[in-house]
Amino acid sequence: MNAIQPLLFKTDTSEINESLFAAIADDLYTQGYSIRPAALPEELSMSLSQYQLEMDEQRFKAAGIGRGNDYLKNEFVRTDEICWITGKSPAEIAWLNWTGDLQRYLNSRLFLGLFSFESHFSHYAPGTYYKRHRDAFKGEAQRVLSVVTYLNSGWGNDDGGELVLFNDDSDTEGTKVVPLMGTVVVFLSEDFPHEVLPAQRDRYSIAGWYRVNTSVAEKVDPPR
Ligand SMILES: O=C(O)CCC(=O)C(=O)O
Ligand SMILES: [Fe+2]
Repeated sequence: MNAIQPLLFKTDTSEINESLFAAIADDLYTQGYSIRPAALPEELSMSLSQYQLEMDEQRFKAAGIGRGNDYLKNEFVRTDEICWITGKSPAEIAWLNWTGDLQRYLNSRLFLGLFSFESHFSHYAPGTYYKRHRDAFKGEAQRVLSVVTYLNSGWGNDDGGELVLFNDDSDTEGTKVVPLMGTVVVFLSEDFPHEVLPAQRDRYSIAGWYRVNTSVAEKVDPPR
């Protein structure tokens, strides 16, 4: 059953978002990343969390005792399970609206030229991880800005699963982020290596990327 109505999201949160977006823009300008606890509107976090849990349950049932078909094969680097967000539910639509607002705000403040956005739910089962990586590589203009948000209510000191954001390749310590409900992390995709430490319990999140328009003569990106 899907109890979430689109009307739920019509409340005017634009002022709240505006000060949050301003803080994110300032962080990006000064340090290239932003870590903001309790940033995603609570209503939105709760409905995304509920939606992901329901979806997970259905896929788990469908897969019998095994894992779903789209369980990632590259187990050396990452062992999470993902599901792309396409706008197929009110919760997904509300998320795309929020990330769209952030995109417009950052474009107007920082002239980033963010053109499109893609994102997926991730589920890290106990013992799973995502080893140190970058989301984009210099010279391959694609993912410009990474956005992550977490959908876990409560997270203990021993639960693991922290995101560790490193300043550069020589940084071995990094900054740890606890994957608590509503925390939003935004960073320049090319600049910050990062990893997800092994989680000791189910860890739910959304990872997304803003891209610039990569049109070249033989390949034209669709206009918005
Ligand atoms: O879930 C996270 O904290 C980060 C995930 C990540 O790095 C990715 O999906 O590229
Ligand atoms: Fe990543």
